[in-house]
Amino acid sequence: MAESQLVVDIDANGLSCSTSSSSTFDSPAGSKRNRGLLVCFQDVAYSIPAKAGAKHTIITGITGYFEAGKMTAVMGPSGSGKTTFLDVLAGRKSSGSLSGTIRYGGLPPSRSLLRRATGYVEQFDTLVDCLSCQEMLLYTAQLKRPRSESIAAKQAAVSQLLGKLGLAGCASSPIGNTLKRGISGGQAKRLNIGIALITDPRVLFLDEPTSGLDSFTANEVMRVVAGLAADGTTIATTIHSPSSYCYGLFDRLLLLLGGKLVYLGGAGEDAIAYFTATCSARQPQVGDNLAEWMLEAVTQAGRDGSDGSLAQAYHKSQQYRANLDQMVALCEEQLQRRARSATLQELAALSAAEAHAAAALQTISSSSSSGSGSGSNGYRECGCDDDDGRLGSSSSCLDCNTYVTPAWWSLKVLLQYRTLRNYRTPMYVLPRLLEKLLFAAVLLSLYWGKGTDFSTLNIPVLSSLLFLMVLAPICAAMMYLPSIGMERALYIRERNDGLYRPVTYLLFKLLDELLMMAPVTAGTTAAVFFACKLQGSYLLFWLVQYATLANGTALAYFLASISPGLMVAMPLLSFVLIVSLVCCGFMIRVAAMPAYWSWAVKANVVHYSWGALMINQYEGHKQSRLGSMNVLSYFGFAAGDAWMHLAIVVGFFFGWSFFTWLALAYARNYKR
Ligand SMILES: Nc1ncnc2c1ncn2[C@@H]1O[C@H](COP(=O)(O)OP(=O)(O)OP(=O)(O)O)[C@@H](O)[C@H]1O
Repeated sequence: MAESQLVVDIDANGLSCSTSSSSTFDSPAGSKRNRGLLVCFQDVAYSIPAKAGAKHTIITGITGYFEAGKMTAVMGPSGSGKTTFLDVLAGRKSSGSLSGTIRYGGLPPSRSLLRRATGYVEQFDTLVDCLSCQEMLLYTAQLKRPRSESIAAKQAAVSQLLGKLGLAGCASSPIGNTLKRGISGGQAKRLNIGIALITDPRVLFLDEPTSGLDSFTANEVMRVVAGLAADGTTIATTIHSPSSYCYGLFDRLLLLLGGKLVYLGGAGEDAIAYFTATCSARQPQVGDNLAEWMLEAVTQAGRDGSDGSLAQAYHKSQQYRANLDQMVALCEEQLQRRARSATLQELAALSAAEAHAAAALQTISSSSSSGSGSGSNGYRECGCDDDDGRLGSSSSCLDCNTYVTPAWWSLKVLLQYRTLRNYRTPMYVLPRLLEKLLFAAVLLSLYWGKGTDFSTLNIPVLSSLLFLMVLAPICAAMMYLPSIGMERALYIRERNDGLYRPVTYLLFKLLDELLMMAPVTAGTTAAVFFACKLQGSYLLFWLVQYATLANGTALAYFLASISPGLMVAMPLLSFVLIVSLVCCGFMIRVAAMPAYWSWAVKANVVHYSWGALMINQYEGHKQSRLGSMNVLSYFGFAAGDAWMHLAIVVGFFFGWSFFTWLALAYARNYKR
């Protein structure tokens, strides 16, 4: 961006406005610009609905702060609420109820600020296994950094990040998966951190960044994280059983027990002094791992049921009062700096933002209930859709230094990086291609030249051929089912990162399958149509098969998205397919079915697909009869309706796609 514009920013000094002639992203990851944000939280509580309208409280009454440039370990026994706490602070909870106050740089955060200014490294790796490390970061950069930034600048930022994470040596190595070995676990973990760092975040949350790693690799990963804190980033990380070396990298410790805060303060001597005094813990011995020593003390207290008294002891302690004083001092310092640096115009804008902030605070403290979309759980929306992440003239929000990815751009990047890569991957292409080719070969060997025989004896032969032409594409749905199910964690993470919207992801998934299938089905249906000497329009014949395949894909995606897992989706899909095939009118003709099954004919895409092909074949051949009836009348179809049948099939596809979108956007499976 060459133009000089007003850039509004929240940084460690509070809210500031400046005139800039460069993009918000001009400085590469890790440069001096990377100043952390103070994160304050007061009386934060989170609960989920339990049986009989009750609530299950997971965390409660957590007050404290994460300081810029400091590394805080969030520790506690398993199930104490560490991940939930990070999710709440990072605005990643899309279900349940939360209350309390959360401030970033002194202001309640908007969802867009959280997406832009924070990075979140999830406990489990969520990577696109067919990409290389470099491609994975570039793909994320294309989706998360501004469109106006050149690809060369993004590549430079990615190269710098790869160097910083010690991944330069495996930049071109494929990520791989459990079946196809790629990078190591430690490299995958660092790559995950890289994804969170691609937008140069001010605050970095990490959930168990060392889980599953040997101690050497774990230390290596945590050294990288410590380097980020040294650059000024605010770091909060949950961690289980760190090595002594790793624990020594932390500045501060936040300890949770049973969802309550039992200590926040220095990670070293302060913590030892506090726990020996409060928990009657034994003095640590030479060679003791401090983290294990502390966890042992509080876990035992938790088992004895004294987690409440530990939390109470902390709230009455000198340490707690010191933390509150420090938090207030840091916030006041920010406010003073902000007031000193603001111009009159900025102050006017600032008061508008603070009014907005006050409203958001009210929302957050009134314990809002869930919803996955905008404005839920008390995080305000800044309403900025300025493509360059600058303060738009229509926006009164001061924290909208947020890049909002346009949907078409996200779709283009998804197709460019993932679909094109899939199309170059034999494991993706060959099964799909071979299935279609082999099926066409089987049909040719069975039905060669039979399409011109309109005798009564040949009617079952031709009807079965046309039935198979719709059976195969609808049953291919089984093949697509795992794709959306196995990608669920990746989709949830990328959606939470704000990389794309549910509709963009759905379009990408459908195009990913259907783009390649257009020429493939055009070829295989042409072979069957012409070699079997079928009658009517080839175009209709192909379009019906293609639209049926699209229906199978959309149906599979719908069932995968509403099911908790493949174990449920598989039997559900096979049941829907069996009912569709049995009730399409081929196996039992419609007139012979009990009336109470009529719905299964009307709501059955296979009925319309097969009907379209039957009409296409027989409408010009009225001499073809079964008993006293014309073949079309026998099966309940009318000549001339073939294109209308095709239109209905296309309508079904849009219907399934719409329901899939609803599930991807709102279903519980996609909430945290
Ligand atoms: N959406 C949810 N639905 C039901 N239970 C939940 C939900 N989220 C969290 N919990 C429960 O809340 C408790 C805390 O979970 P959380 O994952 O935050 O703990 P943790 O300290 O990170 O555990 P670990 O160290 O084992 O990862 C657990 O008992 C968990 O089962």
